[in-house]
Amino acid sequence: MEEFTLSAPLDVVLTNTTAGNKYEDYASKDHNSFLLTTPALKWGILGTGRICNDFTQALKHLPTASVVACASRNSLPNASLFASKHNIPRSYGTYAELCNDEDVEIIYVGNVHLFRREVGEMVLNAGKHCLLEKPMALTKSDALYLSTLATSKNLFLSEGMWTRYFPAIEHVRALISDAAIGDVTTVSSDFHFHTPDQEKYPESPLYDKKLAGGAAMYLASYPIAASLCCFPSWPDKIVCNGVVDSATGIDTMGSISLRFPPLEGGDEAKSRDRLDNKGAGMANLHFGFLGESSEETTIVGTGGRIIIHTPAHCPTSITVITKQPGAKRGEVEKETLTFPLPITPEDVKDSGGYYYPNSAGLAYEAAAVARCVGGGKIETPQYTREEMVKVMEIIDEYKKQIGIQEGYEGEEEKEEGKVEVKT
Ligand SMILES: NC(=O)C1=CN([C@@H]2O[C@H](COP(=O)(O)OP(=O)(O)OC[C@H]3O[C@@H](n4cnc5c(N)ncnc54)[C@H](OP(=O)(O)O)[C@@H]3O)[C@@H](O)[C@H]2O)C=CC1
Ligand SMILES: O=C1OC[C@@H](O)[C@H](O)[C@H]1O
Repeated sequence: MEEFTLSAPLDVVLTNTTAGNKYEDYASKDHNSFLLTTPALKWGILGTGRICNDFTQALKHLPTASVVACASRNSLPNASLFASKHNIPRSYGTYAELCNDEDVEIIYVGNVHLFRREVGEMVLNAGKHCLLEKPMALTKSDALYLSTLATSKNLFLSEGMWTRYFPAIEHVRALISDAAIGDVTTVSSDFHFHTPDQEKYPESPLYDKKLAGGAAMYLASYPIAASLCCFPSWPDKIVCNGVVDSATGIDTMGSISLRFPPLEGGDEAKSRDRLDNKGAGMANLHFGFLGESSEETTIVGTGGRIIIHTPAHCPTSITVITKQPGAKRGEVEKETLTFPLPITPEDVKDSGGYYYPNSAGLAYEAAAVARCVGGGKIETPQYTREEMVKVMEIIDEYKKQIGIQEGYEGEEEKEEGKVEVKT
């Protein structure tokens, strides 16, 4: 198996191509070396749970990142404990105090889903850049609202779709855009794991409908996002199925089938003697809390396929299978590439390591965010605002089709994307 480190983060490539560099200029660089040269950024951590632990640990891979404060929603002792574990100078017993800390430049939000809009609004209105854990909102309407608010204030806002920043995924996207597997035709992606082994039923927020729990809210954005970046257009048809737990009202598993239309003008351009539907495609995506699935993504094209190996939401290896035009069925070449995670620093080990698999990879996301904020950008090219809003739109449609579309407790009707800017 070849160890592969020959791609660069998309935001770096784009920024430097305009300065005259080419993609190939990065070909000899170890992707992990980009972690060492990110612009300095001062982080605040909102929440003291497991992903906040992992994100804070991952920041220790970036020599120029500092966490200057953290907060718990209502417990100063919890925040102080988190701070002393990670050597963070200040801790607060409310989120508002963190937002008002003058030293903080960007806030990482890692609390339960229900409060995304409220917390996102608080962070942005305090003039801070913001990285919201997935899902970035409960609905498309909330996602648009937060995105519009951030834009109106010229602040960075993104959803923590960390998958997009893994070197393996950056490389897959470069392969797709180079047509290494021809035109993409289908994507399949799954993410199921037996959650009761880790999350006590029914107490955990994962099963709490009022806190916006459920399989789609926790897991669906990964397979959806995995498919969206493979096609040149947005899907024009969405067909969903799901299973709902009668005791809690949350969905325990679901499937989403997306159809992507042929490129505009594709029909006119289509020749009578050739079978092609350029741009047209399908994605079959599923996710759930019950089974132990392979958690793989397979991208199929007219000239081969790419398998993103498990765990596909934070991958370190891929297999590229290519077929020469005109070659016989099954006559293919196969290559497996690995993209090793950065080496865990001693201080991460000393403070208890990571909770979730491959969390060191959160450093790739943090580095891309720091580069984009440092470069005055309000989003990353790896995962645009438009795309994250589209993901929410698809999850909205899924909830509608399986009959769990009703709002969450305390939620009022909101007008799509409308922002009242507070100064
Ligand atoms: N990127 C990734 O790979 C992963 C992302 N996630 C996402 O991260 C988020 C948090 O997940 P995780 O860290 O596993 O969850 P945890 O339960 O470990 O932590 C969640 C935090 O939310 C707050 N919280 C918990 N229960 C409640 C409640 N009943 N009411 C109000 N607030 C509550 C607490 O904040 P406080 O400390 O302030 O009290 C708690 O620390 C979710 O959005 C999840 O989807 C989760 C796992 C992996
Ligand atoms: O975002 C996630 O990715 C990893 C899972 O283990 C976790 O439950 C989920 O929320």
